[in-house]
Amino acid sequence: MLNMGGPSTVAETYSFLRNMFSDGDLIPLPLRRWSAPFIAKRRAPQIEKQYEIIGGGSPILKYTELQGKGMAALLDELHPETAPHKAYVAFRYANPLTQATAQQMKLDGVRRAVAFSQYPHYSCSTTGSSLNEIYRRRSEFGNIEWSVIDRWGIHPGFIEAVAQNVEAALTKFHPSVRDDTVILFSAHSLPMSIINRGDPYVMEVSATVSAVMERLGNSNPYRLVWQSQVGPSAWMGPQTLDALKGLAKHHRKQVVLVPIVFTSDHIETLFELDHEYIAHARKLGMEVYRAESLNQSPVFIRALADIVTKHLRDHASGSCGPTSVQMGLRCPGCTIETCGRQKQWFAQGGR
Ligand SMILES: C=CC1=C(C)c2cc3[nH]c(cc4nc(cc5[nH]c(cc1n2)c(C)c5CCC(=O)O)C(CCC(=O)O)=C4C)c(C)c3C=C
Ligand code: FES
Ligand SMILES: [Fe+2]
Repeated sequence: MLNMGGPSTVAETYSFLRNMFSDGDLIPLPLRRWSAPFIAKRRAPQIEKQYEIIGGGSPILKYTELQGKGMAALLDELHPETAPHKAYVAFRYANPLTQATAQQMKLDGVRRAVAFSQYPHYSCSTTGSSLNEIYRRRSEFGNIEWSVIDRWGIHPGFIEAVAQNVEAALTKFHPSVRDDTVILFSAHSLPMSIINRGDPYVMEVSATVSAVMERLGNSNPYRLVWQSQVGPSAWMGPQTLDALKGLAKHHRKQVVLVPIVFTSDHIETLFELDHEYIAHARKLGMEVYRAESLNQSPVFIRALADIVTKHLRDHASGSCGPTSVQMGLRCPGCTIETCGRQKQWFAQGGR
């Protein structure tokens, strides 16, 4: 289960940020070996405070392990041909890091693995970065046959799980205003430089939003907005907070905020949305509720198991290769040679 991870304790914040700023697939910094620790050190105190406020760390490891255990148990039932199944977690910037997971899998003698991205939507800065990291560390994993689940943003089980959480949030509004309540889907933004390279993320997040609205019978007006931009460069907009302020000006004061690109709570739902944006919106006289993150949703855990079952079946029958057709295509503007080699390597089952 591939994801970026988050600091499980406040003390882990600096190393999390340093690992993040050291990742050329996420942030191409000049003189990275020197600038990454410097920027991480400067940023750490502010981010540490945020992790303190949300309870002393990111809950992403707890939820990923819980989702993984639930998924593996369901898989033993749904696809006994490949049982027993075991979920390993490989985070890109926090423990357990890819190298630790590689060692563990080698020690356990794993021979067959599915690299299952926990980002529903593909971005070269997220899933691409995790896959590049596995590729660079391929020898540390031992002799494994690999296949990849790289994106699943319109899987019906995922859409259902999100839709149920939106419905639950809508019930908090008085029936007289419920149908006019605006559904504001909030996704982590991406620098325009990455989007303009041809990154598929924005397109795939949009497809999820359409599918959720379709499932809800297009019952409410909605928008997709973008949060958490970092630094001075241009990022995808409109920004979530600006959108809330704009809606207030237009007297659209009932809003459901829906985190749409991450499958568990993290600093950006618990701090940025809950502490900053919703608090600000309430001061503007708005009535805002946030849809729950997927966290322990049994519908979502079943969706994860269904995604893997279908992948294993298709792979065994030969109706799909080790990777999706879409994963084979590099961004038209890609200049990262590792992307090309990584895609070729996974397409051959990692051999
Ligand atoms: C799909 C989700 C995400 C994308 C795309 C993404 C791109 C991206 N992020 C940064 C920089 C930072 N992100 C930070 C935290 C963070 N990012 C995501 C998700 C995506 N990022 C999450 C869920 C989190 C929080 C992790 C947790 O709490 O568990 C941070 C650290 C916090 C901070 O310093 O503000 C940075 C930095 C870039 C540059 C980028 C695209 C290139
Ligand atoms: S940046 Fe998208 S494939 Fe390399
Ligand atoms: Fe981020």
